[in-house]
Amino acid sequence: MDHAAQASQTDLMTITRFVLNEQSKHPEARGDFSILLSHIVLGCKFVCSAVNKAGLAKLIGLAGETNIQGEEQKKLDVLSNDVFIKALTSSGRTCILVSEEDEEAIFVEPSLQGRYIVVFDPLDGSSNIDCGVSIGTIFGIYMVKDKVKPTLDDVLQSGNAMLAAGYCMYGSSCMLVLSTGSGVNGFTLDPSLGEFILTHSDIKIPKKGKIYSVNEGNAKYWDGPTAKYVEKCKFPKDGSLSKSLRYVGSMVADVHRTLLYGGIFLYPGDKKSPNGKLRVLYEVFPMAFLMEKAGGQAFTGKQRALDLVPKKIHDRSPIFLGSYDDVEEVKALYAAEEHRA
Ligand SMILES: O=P(O)(O)OC[C@H]1O[C@](O)(COP(=O)(O)O)[C@@H](O)[C@@H]1O
Ligand SMILES: [Mg+2]
Ligand SMILES: [Mg+2]
Repeated sequence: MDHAAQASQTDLMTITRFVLNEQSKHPEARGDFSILLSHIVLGCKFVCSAVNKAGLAKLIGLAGETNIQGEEQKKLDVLSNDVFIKALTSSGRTCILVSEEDEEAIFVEPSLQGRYIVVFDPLDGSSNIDCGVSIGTIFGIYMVKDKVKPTLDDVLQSGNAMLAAGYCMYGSSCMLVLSTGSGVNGFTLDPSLGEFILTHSDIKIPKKGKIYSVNEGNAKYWDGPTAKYVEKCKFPKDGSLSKSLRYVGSMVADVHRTLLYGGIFLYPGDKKSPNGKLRVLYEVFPMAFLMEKAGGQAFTGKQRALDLVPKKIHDRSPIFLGSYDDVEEVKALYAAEEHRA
């Protein structure tokens, strides 16, 4: 067993040491990626602290602005967006940033430019802020093709080009879940130390789960395969037990539970919104990346989610992700529908 593996089994592994251990597996690495991750971690700690103090600091409430998706922005959305933009640009390792809260991609000024592109949802689940329910941050990292001339084409790549992805959940504890390409690891923030400590190493999603997670309020608009799948969850005909329904309404929290307990999370397209609600670059891709790295699947109703190539930075897509076998069932229902058509 090498030194890093031994250390991870015997003592506390901070996220910093974990990332440096990963870096040491790539002798050619110059540390840029580790520095970028450390700035993302800093952003997460900052937002976590703001979320914890939100009620006290009277941060809760509308900022009186509307974002480009036509949704009301909360003060915490604005704050989190500012925090991540500052943390990422000051890392000196990014060249393009795409945030849910900004209509246009942000091109980092040349003096601070690096090789990485970060796509992010600074505050996910914002409808849950006012009632103190778990919310989060989602991010994905790409590398630019030509550092001297970063263009939007570098951003509009398929999810297969993603190098790393993760989310931070601001819940009963603050947890950062990260994959840098091999395996998925979860770190819990010890608030007294201000350090993320490895608590969930090499997360694997159960092959099949007992929970489905969807906004059933949209059921009247669903297409045939989605409706059939949810019906199967509730009234299985093969003698298996019905699945339980859990739906927080924060993607980070719903996906986190799905990752740890197994099951499926669905935000389908429907008659009202054929492309669903969730955004490809900074919601669908990072979560699909993590699911696959943990042994699960992510499907759009038509194709493997990571094979999508967005045309615009805020494109949306239906998404079905989670345990391998559960997503397989959804895929079979969509394939049967296509066969009938
Ligand atoms: O309220 P709905 O329609 O079920 O939507 C819930 C979904 O919307 C989201 O809140 C959208 O994310 P934002 O809060 O970042 O806009 C997801 O977190 C969640 O999965
Ligand atoms: Mg979101
Ligand atoms: Mg958001």
